[in-house]
Amino acid sequence: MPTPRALVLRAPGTNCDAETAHAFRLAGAEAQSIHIQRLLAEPALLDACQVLCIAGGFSYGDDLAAGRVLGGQVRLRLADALRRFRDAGKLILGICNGFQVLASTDLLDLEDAHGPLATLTRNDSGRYEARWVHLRTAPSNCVFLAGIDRIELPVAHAEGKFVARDAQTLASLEQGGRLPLRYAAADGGEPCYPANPNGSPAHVAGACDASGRVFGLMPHPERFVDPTQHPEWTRTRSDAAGAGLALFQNAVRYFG
Ligand SMILES: NC(=O)CC[C@H](N)C(=O)O
Repeated sequence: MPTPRALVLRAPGTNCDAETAHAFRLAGAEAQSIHIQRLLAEPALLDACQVLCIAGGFSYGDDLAAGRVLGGQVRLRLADALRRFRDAGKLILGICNGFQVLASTDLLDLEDAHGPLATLTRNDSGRYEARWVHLRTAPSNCVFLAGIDRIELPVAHAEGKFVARDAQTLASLEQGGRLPLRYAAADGGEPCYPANPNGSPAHVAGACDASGRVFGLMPHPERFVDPTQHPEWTRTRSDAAGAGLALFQNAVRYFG
């Protein structure tokens, strides 16, 4: 298979597309940032790509709610193209604001005949939370998390609390391997705030669709692709790659 190609979607207010494209390139993909208007004008541009990533930031200024306006555009005008993209065995990743966008579409399989199964809402703290967090994975078929057990990444969001419709829905998503990324405490105990930065029940930090090929997460893997990005680096002087790079490498390897 030739080098996989990633499209990194941006809208007015997106601010993580350049570093996300950089992360894909470091992982061995070809990557290009693309404006939503360009993709709306020519959805067939997806045909030449294997990965679509919706990047983080403040699309449309978080108006109405974070990710809601871009989510509406994706849902109303790209739904068929993206369903075909997913069903062709390709990958979709939503990072932070991109997760909020995905959560307002049906691409994560988070809705049924009665409406959404879950949503992302304001952090319990009522504030924007920007900090490094510990994460653990739960068993799943999520392509992006293959081989990852624990990982440290930064979060930066105001609306990251993952709330399911009810306790039974949350339990069935958990049991179905659909909530594969969770906030964790550094010492392995219960992750109270700020280890769980937003108050998500079950400490949910990411969700994937049934196929494992569509994944949204609140933490920012693209902000830890180089060891010097870790706040402890001046002490550890680690020369291991930034742990977030593994998610992008998993995407590339999937097409290997
Ligand atoms: N870093 C981000 O993508 C932030 C997402 C969104 N603007 C929020 O604050 O919740």
